[in-house]
Amino acid sequence: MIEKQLVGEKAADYVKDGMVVGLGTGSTVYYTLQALGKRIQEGLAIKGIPTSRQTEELARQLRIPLVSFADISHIDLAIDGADEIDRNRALIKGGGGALLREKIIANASNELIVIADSKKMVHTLGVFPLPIEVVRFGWEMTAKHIRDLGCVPRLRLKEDHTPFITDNSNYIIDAHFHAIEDPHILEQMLNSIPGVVENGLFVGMTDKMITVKRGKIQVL
Ligand SMILES: O=C[C@H](O)[C@H](O)[C@H](O)COP(=O)(O)O
Repeated sequence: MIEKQLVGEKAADYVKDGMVVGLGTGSTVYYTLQALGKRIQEGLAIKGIPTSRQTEELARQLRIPLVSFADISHIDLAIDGADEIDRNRALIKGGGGALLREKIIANASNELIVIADSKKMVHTLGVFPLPIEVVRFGWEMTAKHIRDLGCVPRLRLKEDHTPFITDNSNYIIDAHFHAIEDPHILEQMLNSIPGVVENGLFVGMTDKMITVKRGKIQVL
């Protein structure tokens, strides 16, 4: 079994009857959703709140009942992937462009379980370019302010070379910092730039991490 499947399926074990569950985005959470879909067919009663249109679509296919924020008072548990995880469990997220909804849902959840294969574990964040969601208006100026923080910013493009548009109708700038020594400070600095909607640094949010070490599942 591939590592993503191992950790994705393991995370589904933490979902209990009656929970409102934040459903993350990406190829690792894909396996969590498959496992949840199966358990729901067997009688598990949960409600899911998706972090992206892609996850919403998959959850519907798997007959996972969905709710919106208007219908709930809290989220019990969110399960999501990551692009990089450092030694303090700070994360870079947003490789799939879903970081804004992911952060809103992680922040609203009583618990966040992060699932990741062993390749995502790093000492210092930053080899993976940091995704930053920005409004389209004046994005060139916003990118200049981001560059002033010491990175090379690139507008994310699709295969057809047109800009990638998020579920919230914004652009993504991928910022190559190479080494992010203080993710907390950088998160704050980026979010204080007018035009930045949110960035993919998730600091102090991880409650549980499920990964693989030497072929074995590790729950940290
Ligand atoms: O926007 C995407 C999300 O932050 C994903 O959780 C992250 O990119 C990890 O995705 P994957 O599990 O496909 O590596």
